[in-house]
Amino acid sequence: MAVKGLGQLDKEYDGSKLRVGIIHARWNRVIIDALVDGAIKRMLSLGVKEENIIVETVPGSYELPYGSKRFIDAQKKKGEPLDVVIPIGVLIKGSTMHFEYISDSTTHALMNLQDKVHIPVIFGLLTCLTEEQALARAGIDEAHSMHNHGEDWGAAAVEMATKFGP
Ligand SMILES: O=Nc1c(NC[C@H](O)[C@H](O)[C@H](O)CO)[nH]c(=O)[nH]c1=O
Repeated sequence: MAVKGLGQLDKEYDGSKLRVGIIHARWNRVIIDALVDGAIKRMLSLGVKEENIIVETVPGSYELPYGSKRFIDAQKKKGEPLDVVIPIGVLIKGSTMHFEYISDSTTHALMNLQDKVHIPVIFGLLTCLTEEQALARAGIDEAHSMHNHGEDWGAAAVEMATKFGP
């Protein structure tokens, strides 16, 4: 068994009663779309109904924490509360420290959001040093060398919402 890599689900979860929010940044859109598609595909395979997957977008990864909070609040106000949210962003290192500051602050903000919203917030932020790394983790590099991490996030969302739901 591979030492590093994908943690398999510990059992088959039934996502048929879940309402899942995906909120994604619009930077690096080709990679984002592959990750979102992977998450949706995996959740459908675990029984989540297509009409119960609500997708929202924000300009960039830095907006994911605040956007997620407002997204969760809005769904609650509509009487369609989310059971779990998957923020998705792709940060690719540029020539400045911008990448480090957004990666670190957004990661902490998403982690801490869970204590405010009381639903799982899945960590869907790719923090990559090169575009090639990001393409590989979305499963769309030339060699298709890695699986699509969006699928992992979809599976984690169903497990966390099912196992630790209200
Ligand atoms: O800079 N690179 C990136 C980025 N910058 C924009 C930032 O998230 C935010 O939207 C703006 O600063 C406005 O607040 N956002 C990303 O998702 N990926 C990047 O690689």
